[in-house]
Amino acid sequence: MTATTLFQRTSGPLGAPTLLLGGSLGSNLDMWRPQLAAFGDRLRVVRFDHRGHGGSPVPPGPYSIEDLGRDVLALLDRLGIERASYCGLSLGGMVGMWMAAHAPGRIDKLVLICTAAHLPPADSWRSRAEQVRTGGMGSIADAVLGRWFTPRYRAALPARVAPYRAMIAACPAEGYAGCCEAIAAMDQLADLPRITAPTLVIAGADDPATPPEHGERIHAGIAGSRLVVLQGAAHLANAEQPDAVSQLILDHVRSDD
Ligand SMILES: O=C(O)CC1=CCC(=O)O1
Repeated sequence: MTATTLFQRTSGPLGAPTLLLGGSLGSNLDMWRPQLAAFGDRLRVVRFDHRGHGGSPVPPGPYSIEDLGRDVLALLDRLGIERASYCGLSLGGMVGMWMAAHAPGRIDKLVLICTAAHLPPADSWRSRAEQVRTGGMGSIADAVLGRWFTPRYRAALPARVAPYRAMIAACPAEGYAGCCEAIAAMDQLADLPRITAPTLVIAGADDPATPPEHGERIHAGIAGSRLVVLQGAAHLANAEQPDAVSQLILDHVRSDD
């Protein structure tokens, strides 16, 4: 299977620790904007769009988590990066688990936010894929937004939430559907014990998409990992609790373990 050449943006000083940022299903690399000021000159940040998302090409689905992971390995090769830390939220975390289990030499520290190693029922992901292929992204945008942010945050800060709805609506339907099919076919629970990278798992206490039980299962499967459950956060915890998430990531990536 040929890797897809991913769209990416790199920022931060050469020589600082490198951190890859992989986003959620239906997002693009702008979802990490809430972290950029905090990472500033402390990290060299490589944000990328998964295949079928944002500025990356949209090959016809279905995809697999392995396909997405191999795309990121090819991105590292293209950028001349042998080894980097990796932080992924949701789909991005699924890709991070695959990379840490199958290419451990490439991953330094690992941060897994609001994600799952296995997210049944598969049929619901296949139905969602069919829905966007027939009805377009607009047909699911409000429902997705309802999982990304708590009702309280949506009501209090509608102007902050609006760009995320536009982000979901702009995601290519075939790319979104291909990634839904990757999640449908995924079960990485048995691979978790292979992960040796120092791992921080962050869950959102109010995340309806990947509730904290998923973070607990990942934490139980990865020896030496740490689990933080954030209050006042739904699925896009990095946007709803930006300061807390940025600090947790920075402390973990820059620690000496
Ligand atoms: O259900 C959603 O839209 C949230 C989600 C689950 C996996 C992912 O990447 O996003």
